[in-house]
Amino acid sequence: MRPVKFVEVSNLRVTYLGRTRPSLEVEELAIDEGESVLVLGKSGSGKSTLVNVLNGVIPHMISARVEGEIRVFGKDPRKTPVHEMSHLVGTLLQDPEAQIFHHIVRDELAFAPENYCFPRVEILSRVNEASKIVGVTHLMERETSTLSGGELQRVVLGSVLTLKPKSLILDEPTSNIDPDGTAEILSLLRSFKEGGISMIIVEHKLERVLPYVDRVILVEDGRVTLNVTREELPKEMERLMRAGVEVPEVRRTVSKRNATGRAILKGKVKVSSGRKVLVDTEIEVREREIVALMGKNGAGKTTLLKAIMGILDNRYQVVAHLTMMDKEISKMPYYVRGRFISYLPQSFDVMFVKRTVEDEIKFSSDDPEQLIRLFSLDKVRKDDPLTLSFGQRRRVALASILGRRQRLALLDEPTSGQDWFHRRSLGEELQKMRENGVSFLVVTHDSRFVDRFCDRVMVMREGKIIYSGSPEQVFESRLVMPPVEYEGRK
Ligand SMILES: Nc1ncnc2c1ncn2[C@@H]1O[C@H](COP(=O)(O)OP(=O)(O)OP(=O)(O)O)[C@@H](O)[C@H]1O
Ligand SMILES: Nc1ncnc2c1ncn2[C@@H]1O[C@H](COP(=O)(O)OP(=O)(O)OP(=O)(O)O)[C@@H](O)[C@H]1O
Repeated sequence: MRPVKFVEVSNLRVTYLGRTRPSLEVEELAIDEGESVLVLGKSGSGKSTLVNVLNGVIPHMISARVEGEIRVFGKDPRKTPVHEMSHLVGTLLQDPEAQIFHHIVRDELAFAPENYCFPRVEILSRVNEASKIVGVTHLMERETSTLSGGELQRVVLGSVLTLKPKSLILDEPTSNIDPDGTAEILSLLRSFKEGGISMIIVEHKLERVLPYVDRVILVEDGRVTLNVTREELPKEMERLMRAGVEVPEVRRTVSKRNATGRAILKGKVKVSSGRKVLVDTEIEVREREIVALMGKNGAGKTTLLKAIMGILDNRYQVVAHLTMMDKEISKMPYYVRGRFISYLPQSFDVMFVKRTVEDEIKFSSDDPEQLIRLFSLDKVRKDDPLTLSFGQRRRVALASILGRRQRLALLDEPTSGQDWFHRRSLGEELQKMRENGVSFLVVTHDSRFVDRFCDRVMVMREGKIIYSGSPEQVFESRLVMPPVEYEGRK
């Protein structure tokens, strides 16, 4: 008998409900048991569609017509109940928030094994083991709604691991994770691989993940256009670059500023929740400056942005003394601050108010066409923002923020889940807007983006900004890991 493969697909065709054209067409694809495969491709190319067909999310949770043959460990995910599939394939979705069902972390982790009615001791030991693997033992009693983005991503991965699945599908597993955490996740990939777990990884950070995979697949415009072993990849680099995939590239000279302008935002912020102090820091952003706010998961970056914006709920106590262009803003309600500060939250789907991309962007901009072009949204302009790929959705949200042209924009992880092509266009756009007098405070873990486009970096640790300097200085200081190609450049 032929051994059962991890994945066998032929003549697959996926057409989302409400669309006439298929979003994915794959003639043949096979992945052996134990193999690990990296899926590359530009935003909107069909990567998530591919993995969601394999784990059954499509069509069980997202409606689409799925034609052709699909076998995952010999089973057709369309005909296999989700709870049976989840023993075969554990999935970490791109948007961790979509995968959280419980208020308390411990319950979230226990959820799957409880559903399978494992004995009590077994549940406990699985929960303990998984929480250790992903490093969340200190968060077990916390409310999931108070976790930082990176903490949330770890919890979701932990809950996937409690079922000890035969294979893993990881859609951007490191997108919200700080550089140290990314290294930890990557070493997890190594141990999964050694443990014989088959894996499909969707990830834009090609060179970081490459050591842990056997094969690389490129998806372009809904088709698999390249399927090569890791060893064969180097000769395809040109090709990948043309497809908009991030490959290590030589440094280009970009216009950076030594911002000496006057402060646009300045002051002190303290945020606590009960007795726990989450943020206690001074901050300054100058006129015409792109500042990156970096630091480990849970350092307090998002909390600081929310405090500046005035949108923390009553679980938090805020004491702030903040001026914007010498005007005290700390007592102003958020909608007044919104006149001169714009804000892109980490989870942005709640922002959408219109039914088409076009209307959404028109709603807040006087030059929607330019933004639609800039963020390559032309093909999806008539679509409902909520039906887009993750990267596309984030770009719609960004376009609607940037259309408003406030003096200061607070962007929480605008680059996560974006291919390099789109991160670069965003960087270039921010630099253009900076010339027109806008300042940016950008929370990000993306050191390549920072290296290329940011004027200054502030590093946050345990609620305090402990360092401020140029990207070069910060990388030298080793407070933040430099981009991979940085070493070779000096
Ligand atoms: N109500 C609360 N009670 C206790 N701790 C809280 C509460 N709300 C937030 N925290 C903690 O405050 C810390 C700061 O969270 P924040 O979201 O600002 O982090 P971050 O720096 O943006 O992280 P990430 O890079 O993961 O997005 C986190 O450890 C978070 O778990
Ligand atoms: N629920 C849906 N309904 C309709 N169309 C969808 C839906 N989800 C995705 N699409 C469309 O299918 C195409 C492929 O999307 P997919 O999410 O697979 O891309 P992706 O390569 O994962 O992108 P990203 O890197 O931005 O996450 C896109 O054009 C998208 O607009």
